[in-house]
Amino acid sequence: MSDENQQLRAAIDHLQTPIYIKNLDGRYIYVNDMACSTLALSRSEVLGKRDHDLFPTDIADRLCDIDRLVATSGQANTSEAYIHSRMFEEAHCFLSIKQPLLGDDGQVNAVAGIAVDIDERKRKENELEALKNRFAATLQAIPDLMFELDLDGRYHAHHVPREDWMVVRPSKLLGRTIREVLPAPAADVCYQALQEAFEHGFSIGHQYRLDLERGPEWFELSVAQKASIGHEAPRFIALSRHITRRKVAEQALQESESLLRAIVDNTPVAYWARDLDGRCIMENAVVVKFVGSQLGKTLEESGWHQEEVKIWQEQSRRAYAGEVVEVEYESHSLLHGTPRVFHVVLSPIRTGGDIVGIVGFSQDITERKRHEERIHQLAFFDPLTLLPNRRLMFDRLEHALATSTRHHRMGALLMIDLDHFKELNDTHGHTTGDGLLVEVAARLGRSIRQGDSTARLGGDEFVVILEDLGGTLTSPVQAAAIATKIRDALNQPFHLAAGPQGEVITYHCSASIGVAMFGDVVTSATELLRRVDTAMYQAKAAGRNTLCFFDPAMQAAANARSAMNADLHEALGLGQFELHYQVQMNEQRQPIGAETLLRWRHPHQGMVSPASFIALAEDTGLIVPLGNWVLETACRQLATWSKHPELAQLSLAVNVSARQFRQLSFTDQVQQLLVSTGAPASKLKLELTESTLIEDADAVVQRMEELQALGIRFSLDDFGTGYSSLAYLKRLPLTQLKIDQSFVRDLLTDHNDAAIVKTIIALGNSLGLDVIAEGVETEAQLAFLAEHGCRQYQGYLFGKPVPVAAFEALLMTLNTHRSPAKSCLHGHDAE
Ligand SMILES: Nc1nc2c(ncn2[C@@H]2O[C@H](COP(=O)(O)OP(=O)(O)OP(=O)(O)O)[C@@H](O)[C@H]2O)c(=O)[nH]1
Repeated sequence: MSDENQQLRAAIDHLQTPIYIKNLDGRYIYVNDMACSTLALSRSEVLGKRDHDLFPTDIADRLCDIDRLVATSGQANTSEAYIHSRMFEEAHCFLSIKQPLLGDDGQVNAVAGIAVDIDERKRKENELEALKNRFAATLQAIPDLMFELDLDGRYHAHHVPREDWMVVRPSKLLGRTIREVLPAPAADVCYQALQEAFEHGFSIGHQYRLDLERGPEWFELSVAQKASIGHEAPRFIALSRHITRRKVAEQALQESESLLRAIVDNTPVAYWARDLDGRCIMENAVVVKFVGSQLGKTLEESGWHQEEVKIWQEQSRRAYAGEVVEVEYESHSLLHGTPRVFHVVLSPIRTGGDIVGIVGFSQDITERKRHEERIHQLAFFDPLTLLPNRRLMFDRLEHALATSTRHHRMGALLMIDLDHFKELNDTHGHTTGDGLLVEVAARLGRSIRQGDSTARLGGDEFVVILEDLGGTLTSPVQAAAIATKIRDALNQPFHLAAGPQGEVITYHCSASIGVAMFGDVVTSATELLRRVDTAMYQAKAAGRNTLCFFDPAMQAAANARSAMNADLHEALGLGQFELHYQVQMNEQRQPIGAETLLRWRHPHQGMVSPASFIALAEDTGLIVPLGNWVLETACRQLATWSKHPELAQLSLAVNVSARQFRQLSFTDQVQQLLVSTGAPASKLKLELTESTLIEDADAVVQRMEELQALGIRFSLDDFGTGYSSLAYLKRLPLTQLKIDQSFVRDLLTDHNDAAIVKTIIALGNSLGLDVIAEGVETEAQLAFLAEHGCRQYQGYLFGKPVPVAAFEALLMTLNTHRSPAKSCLHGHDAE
C-alpha cells in the first residue's frame, strides 16, 4: 500500500462516522473504529459476520435488501434505519449511504456504506411535525377567521373556517390589502385596530359590519402583534369573531330597553326603584320633573320636607318587609308650583323569592280630587248659600237621631221659612232674593253652636239640627231659646243690593220657625221632617215671625218657661225675692247659725221654690245679680245680728252658684259688701257645690284662698252626690262638709245611705272639718248622726226655712229655757 493509501486508510479508520464494506455475501470485510464503537464490538467480532448476526432480523432483512439493490443496480442508495446498538439505550436513527464497489472486472464486488447518526435531528424533526399537527388541529378548532397581516393590511396567511363569512374567496386573499378586499367602513375599523396593535401590542373589541350574501353580518376584531425576528417588518395576527347573533340579541335588548324606557318616561306616572340601602337606582322623567333627580340618593338625602321623609321611611319599611303599600298624600316637596295630591303604590322587588329593593309608582290625582270635591260639593251642598242641601241634611239628621237615641240625649230640629219672601223677589228681583238667602245662611251659622248644623232645604226654607241639648234647662226650653235667638237675628235689618245700579236697600225680614224634639222615643228622619214642617205651618198660621213646637205639651212648657223668664227679669227690680233662714244646731241643741234660702214671691203663683227658677236664672245669667242680692241681704243680716250679743255668734251660710263664683270680680264684690254692710267676715259661710269646684280647680282654689284671707269660711254642699274626689278635697280650704239630705232621709232604713253617712263623717273628722247633716227630721236620725260623730244639724226637727222675723222668734223659743235671747230679739224691730 502506498503512503498515500495508508494515510487515507488511517483517516477512514479513525473517522468519527461508522464506515463499512460488505462483500456480495453480505459479510463485513471492512469496518472502521467508529463502526466497531457504535456496535460496541471489536473489529474481529464484526469482520466476517453478516447483518443477521449483528442486528434483529427485521432490520437485518431490510439492510440486506438495500445491499442487494445497490449491488444489482450499481447505484448508490440513501436510506434511514433505526439501529439498535449496545452503545445506545434506544435505537438510533442512521442515514445510510451505500455505494457499490467495482472490482477490476468492472463488476460490483462489494458494497461500501457510511452510516451517519441523525438521531438528534430526526427527533427534532419529529417534534416539529407533532407541533405542526397540534397547531393545525388547534387552528382547525378555532371558529373565528384568522389572518396574518402586515402594517399595510396586506394578507400573508389566513384561516377561514367559514367561506360564507368572506367578501372574497380565501385563495384570492394573499398578497392583497384589507382596503382592496373590504368595503371602506369595515376596512377603516380594521386599520384602526392594526394601528392600535402596532402602538400597544394588541387591540380588542373593534366591531365592523359586512353586507354579505346572506345579509348583514357583524364581526369583532382582536389583533396582536407577532414577535418579529431581527429587522423583519411587523406582522399581526388578526382574529375576526362572528358576533352577528350576539349583536342581534344586543340590539333586540337595546330596542326593548329603550322601548321600555320610552313607555316608562311617557306614562304620566312617576316611577322609581330603590335598592336595599334605600338608594334610588331608577327613576323616570316624571320623578325628575316633580322633585328633581333622585338617582343615587336615599330618602334622607332627597331634600324633601322632614315630615314627608318620615312618612316615606315608614311606608318604605313596610314595602321592604314584603307589603304592597297604597297611600294617598299631599306633597309639599315639589320643585315647582303648589302642593299636589298623589296616589302612591310601593311594592317589593323580588328576584328568585328574595326582596332586592322596592319599586314605586306615584300618580298625580290632584285634578281628580278637585273634581271629586266639586262633585261632592254639588251633590251635597247648596251652590247659592254653600250650606248642606236636603240630601246631606237628611244623612246628618239620621246620624243625629241614632246618636241621641243611643246616648239618651235630646235634640231638636228647627225648620225656618222666611215670611213673604216671594214679595222681595217680586219687588226687587231674584238676585236681591238670592242676596237675602246668602245673608240668612250666614246669620243662621252665627246663631248656632259648634256641633249643631244648618242646611238649606230649598227656596226660602232652612233647617237647623240641634244636638245634645243638655244643660240645666229642659231641652224644649233650650230649643225655644235658640229658635228665638235665630228669629231675633233674622229680625235685624238686612242691607241688600237691589236694582240694576246695585243700590242698597234695607229689608226687614221675619221667619216662621217650626220645632220638633227628638231623642226620647225612636223617630225616623222622615217623620221628624214631617212634624217640623207641620209645626212651621202652625207658626205661619199663628201670624208668622213666631215659633211653634210640634208637641203642644212642649209648646206649653216652652211658653211657661219664657213667661217665667220674663217675670224673673222683673222680679228683682220689683223686690219679689226674699231670704228665708233655716236654723243650724250643735249637739247641745243650741242654734249656731242658719242657712239662707232664696224665695220668690210671685204676684200670681205665690211662693216659688228655687228648684223652679234657679236653673233658668243660671242659664240666662240672671243668677249673678240675684246672687249678689242674696249675699248683700245676708251680709246686712249678719251686720244687724253682730250688734246683739246673743245673736252675734250666729253664722250665715249662703249658697253661691258656679257662675257667680267664677266672676273675676267676685272677691272684690264680697270684700266691698263686707265693708259697706259692716258684716263680720268670720260669720259668713259660703256654700259651694262640687260642680263649682271641679272645673278649673286651680282658679277655684286661688279664689277660695283670697276669700279665706278675708276671714270667710267655706262649706261643701251636697257632699257625696257628685264627684267627691278626695284629691281636690284635701286641696281646698274648707271648714265644713255638708251631708246631703238625700242620704239622711233613709239613713235608718237603707244600709248604703247609713254607710255613706258614716264614711262622710269619718272623712270630715279625719280631715279636721266640721260635718253638718241637712234634712234631719227625726230624733232617731239625730241620735244616729250624733252617735257616729256628726256634731251639727239642720232640718225640720229644729225648724223649717222661715222669714227672718219667724227665725228670730224660733231662736227665742229655743233659747228660753237656757239663756233667752229675748232682750236682743226685742231690739230687732228693724228687720
Ligand atoms: N231669589 C230666589 N228665590 C227663590 C229661590 N228658590 C225659590 N225661590 C222663591 O222663593 C219663594 C218661596 O215662597 P214661599 O215660601 O212659598 O212663600 P213666601 O212668599 O215666603 O210666603 P210665606 O212663606 O207663606 O210667608 C218663591 O217665590 C220662589 O220662587 C232661590 O234660589 N232664589
